[in-house]
Amino acid sequence: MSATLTITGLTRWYPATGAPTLDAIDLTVPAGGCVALLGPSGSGKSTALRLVAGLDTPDSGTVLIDGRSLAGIPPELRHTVLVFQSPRLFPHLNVLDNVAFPLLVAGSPRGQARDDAAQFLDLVGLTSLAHRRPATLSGGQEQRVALARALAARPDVLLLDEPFSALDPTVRAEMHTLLVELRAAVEPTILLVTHDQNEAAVLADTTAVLLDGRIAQHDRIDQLYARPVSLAVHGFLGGRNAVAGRVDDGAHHSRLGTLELPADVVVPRGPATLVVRQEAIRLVPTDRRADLLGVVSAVTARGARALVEVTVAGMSLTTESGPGERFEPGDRVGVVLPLDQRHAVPPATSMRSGESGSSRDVLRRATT
Ligand SMILES: Nc1ncnc2c1ncn2[C@@H]1O[C@H](COP(=O)(O)OP(=O)(O)OP(=O)(O)O)[C@@H](O)[C@H]1O
Repeated sequence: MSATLTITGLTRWYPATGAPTLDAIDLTVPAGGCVALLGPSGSGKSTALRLVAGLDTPDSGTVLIDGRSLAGIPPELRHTVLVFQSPRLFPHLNVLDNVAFPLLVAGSPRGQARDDAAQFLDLVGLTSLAHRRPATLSGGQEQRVALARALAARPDVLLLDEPFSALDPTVRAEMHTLLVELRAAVEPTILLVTHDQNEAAVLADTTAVLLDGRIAQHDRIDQLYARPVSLAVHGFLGGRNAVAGRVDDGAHHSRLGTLELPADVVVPRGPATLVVRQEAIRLVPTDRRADLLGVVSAVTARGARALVEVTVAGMSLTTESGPGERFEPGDRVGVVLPLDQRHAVPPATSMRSGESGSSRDVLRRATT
């Protein structure tokens, strides 16, 4: 039942806005794959889903399913199903009949539709609630029914618009587990809209970062963290360290000194910003081998871990302490920047060489 979704040059420009909401988006979701469209509020994520579902019309560009253009095809004939943040169940139908509804609409006899629906209810673990009305369900249960109903329609492409964002963290985690199981069992093609990078990491094969109506980068989430294409992507994903400098001979040169770059980081010689994720940096005693020496300037608790600010050569780097590690302001520390975690972004997205300031200042300037 799954198919390949291909989006090319998709553009939507609402008359009231000064710039396109979506600006020539290209995106492919392979059959049976799950791609997350991750972006801040207002970046155009829901607009993209609506265009695929046929609820809105692009100004240009195409949406193809298995190579067939959906231009001019109304929503109900596209073989796509959109699941929203609110489950939108039919209140007057019980759970089983909610799930059976798309099968009846497609022409299945009632008995057959209910038998089929029962199987999808079983998949989402709600067989025992088949005869309950939606009003008697919890938010998580309602969303399970919505997923069962969506899958029962056997769509070519399942479109999920922040489906779990209204649920509390525990239920959301359960829904993530469920969706992983559903993916394994039914292999739907999924385009998932989310602003939650952890959700993208758990659910999607790859993640497309949508910034200002454009796909800034589409890759595996670990690559987005370790090898962002720009400071904007690095900052959007919560990266805190960006150090202005220059790249020359495979190394980055800045106030921190000369730091070798991994061989796969190919940046032309010239101005470039070094980026290293805070969780990739290790702090060690000063008598151990380290790349830099610094002094802890602030420690902020973050659950089991803490954010540790370290001043190095007049610059502030943010790091994360590991479980059981304790640091106090004033501690002298060695700073290890593992070679494979170092990255540099090119000048189009970085500040001018020689400018100074804390790494956070650099990020702020680069992303505003
Ligand atoms: N029908 C419309 N008419 C005019 N502007 C619109 C319309 N639909 C969306 N927009 C504008 O397009 C931009 C993107 O909206 P969209 O809902 O796609 O963003 P989003 O990334 O899904 O945001 P959120 O995460 O907050 O839901 C917003 O500035 C919004 O106001």
